[in-house]
Amino acid sequence: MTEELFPRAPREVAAGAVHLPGLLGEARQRELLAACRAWALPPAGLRTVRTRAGVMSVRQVGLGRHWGPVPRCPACGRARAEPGECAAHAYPYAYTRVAHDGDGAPVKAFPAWLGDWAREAVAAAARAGATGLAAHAGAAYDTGLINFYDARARMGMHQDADERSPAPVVSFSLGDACVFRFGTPAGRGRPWEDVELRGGDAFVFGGPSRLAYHGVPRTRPGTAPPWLGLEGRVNVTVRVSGLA
Ligand SMILES: O=C(O)CCC(=O)C(=O)O
Ligand SMILES: [Fe+2]
Repeated sequence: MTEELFPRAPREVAAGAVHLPGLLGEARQRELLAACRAWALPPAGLRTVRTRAGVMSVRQVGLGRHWGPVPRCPACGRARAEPGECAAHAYPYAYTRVAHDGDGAPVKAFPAWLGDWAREAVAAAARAGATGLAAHAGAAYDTGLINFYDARARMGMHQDADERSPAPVVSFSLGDACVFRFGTPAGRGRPWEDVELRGGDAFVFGGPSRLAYHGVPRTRPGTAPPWLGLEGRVNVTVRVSGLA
């Protein structure tokens, strides 16, 4: 029994950033995990990502669009010596329709139901009184990034800045709980708040927090509910790429 003294209610962590505990019930958690397992299979399946900071400990797969370091600068077309490096331009990552830093296969389709779930989360966050989200209730979500965390995986502080759309990012968590560190758009340092995300939780960030730095300094291995049958943590972020 884990009856809590204080129920976890929706909460605006920063302007436009809302934690929605337990938005997904058991049935939806099972459904999303089963879908993630199918999406992780090749072609264009789960892969290890190399960023400027090194090899990510989280493994990732994209839906609708694929995100990753591009071998040519999307701004000037120049080839890069190293993935993610361009002498002239600051944006070494891009969304494409093929797994350009994986097996090169076309990405799997972004399912309409996942867009519905994301809009539902944005509506719940707007109802909770969040700043700047109501205008995005009908956002045309087209991209999903699925991250698989084993017990040692982490994600460093970063901005989700490669989308060409101000639509909020919606994140759904499955399995192990984690510490989700949510900062400000000003930089990767403090101030930040550490929020515990558990399986079934959603987190929406848009409005003034759309470009806030955030990361996952640790997960809590072994906290996934036994009925889910998942060892580790899965996070699904839903976005509007803004690309044709
Ligand atoms: O795993 C999480 O909760 C965050 C994932 C994230 O920030 C991202 O995919 O950009
Ligand atoms: Fe992110």
